[in-house]
Amino acid sequence: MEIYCTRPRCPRPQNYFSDLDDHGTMRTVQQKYCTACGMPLMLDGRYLPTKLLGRGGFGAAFLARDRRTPGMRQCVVKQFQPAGDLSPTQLQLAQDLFEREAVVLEQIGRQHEQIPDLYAFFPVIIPSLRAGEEDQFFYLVQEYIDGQNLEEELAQKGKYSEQEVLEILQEILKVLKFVHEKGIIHRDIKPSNIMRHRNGKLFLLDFGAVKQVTNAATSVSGVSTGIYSLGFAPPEQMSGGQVFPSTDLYALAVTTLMLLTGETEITQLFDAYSNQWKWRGHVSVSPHLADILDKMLISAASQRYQSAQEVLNALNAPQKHIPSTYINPPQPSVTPQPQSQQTQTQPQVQKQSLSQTPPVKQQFSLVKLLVRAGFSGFEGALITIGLSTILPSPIVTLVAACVILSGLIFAQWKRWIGGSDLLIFPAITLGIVLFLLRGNLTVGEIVILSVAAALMAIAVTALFRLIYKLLSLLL
Ligand SMILES: Nc1ncnc2c1ncn2[C@@H]1O[C@H](COP(=O)(O)OP(=O)(O)OP(=O)(O)O)[C@@H](O)[C@H]1O
Repeated sequence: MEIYCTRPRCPRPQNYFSDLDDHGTMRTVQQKYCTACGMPLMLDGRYLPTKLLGRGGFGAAFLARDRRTPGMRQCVVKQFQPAGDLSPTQLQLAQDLFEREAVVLEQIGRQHEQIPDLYAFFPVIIPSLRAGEEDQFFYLVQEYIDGQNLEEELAQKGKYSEQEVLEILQEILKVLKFVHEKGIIHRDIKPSNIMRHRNGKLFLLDFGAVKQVTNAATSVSGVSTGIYSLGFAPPEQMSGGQVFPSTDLYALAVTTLMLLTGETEITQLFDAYSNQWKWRGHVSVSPHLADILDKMLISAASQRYQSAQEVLNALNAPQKHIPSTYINPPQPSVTPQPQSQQTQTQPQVQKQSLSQTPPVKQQFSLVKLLVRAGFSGFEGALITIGLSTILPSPIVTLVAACVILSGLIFAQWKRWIGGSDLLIFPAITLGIVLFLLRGNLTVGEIVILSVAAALMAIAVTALFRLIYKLLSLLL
């Protein structure tokens, strides 16, 4: 059986041991050491790495076998290496933080079926390849998800349809809701961290919190590299500031854009000049989804959706188009830069209430409605009186008055007339009517008739408004 040495830069990591081909021997055999660098190969005396899955800035991931389970269960061993030369105190700090974070990961893995279970965590201290020094590594052992991550899936099948991304969004938002409610921010949402099991279930992998911890001890010495993936991280994360639930929502929106457009160099869709995502020309989706994505992608964290639940509500709400001029306010340009010194080691959730999104819809005003009804009644009466003097029959007069009045109501609804127009129009109409009647009716009589019509219009409008209110309460 081949065992993979987990020491970074091991000159010959593949080791072959024929005695391990037998499961009985594998269970009982003593520790094995790398033939090239002397690194212990059976991690914690139990986990046998068989294959390198990937290597990143913070360590590596290996496929492994657990020799203490009856079926030699497959699992993933993740290795983290604190960067830099650490003093014993800093190493101890890193270890304490790692343990604390592992406890959190264990809890969320056990409680949510779409987060891999954490099986074990342990540090390993071994003599370094540099003479007289020691290396310390941290290992997490977790459930192996047998499937493909979305980055691999995208490369294989090409762009996702709107329906496919909606399903992914709904699934991952529910996982994020759970995670955020635990006070944890993932910090590294991207297609390669969303895994689809062969049975179709999606899993959220690779919480950045532990990487943060292995890095935290080094920040004491002023060396910090930050935990984020370029293109997916919003400004607050890139500038080393606080992270929020909306930090993950931003990264999830970028992930969605990548799946929808098939654009693997996702920063190509970001216009640095206007500091906005310019993606709409690259793919056609419903305005409803487009608006939701745009709101998730706003540079200012406080103007995005504040929780995964809010996005879920928006996705499931009746479709409403949010004007894009509102959802993309200009933001100060943020240049990607290394994360600043990070002394906070716990994932942060902003506690104070964040500024709410201003309402898009104009407020309804009952007074304005009644004033407009009064104007229509008053003006309608004047027009009818005026027309009756010049038109031959009462029916023609009534039809003509209704047409003119409808035009006036339409003009009010379109806001072409309003404010002082509501006084100027009746004054002019009254002048014209007096001129046409030439003494048949006095000014007082005309005004009384018009005021009566105005009051009737107000009463009828108020009655309809009341019925509408009652019906909306009942239904
Ligand atoms: N629990 C798991 N089950 C199956 N595959 C996994 C699991 N965790 C990680 N992988 C896969 O292992 C590979 C390496 O993962 P790892 O988290 O080390 O790196 P990454 O996500 O590609 O990069 P980064 O560390 O920069 O986020 C990825 O292809 C990932 O999909």
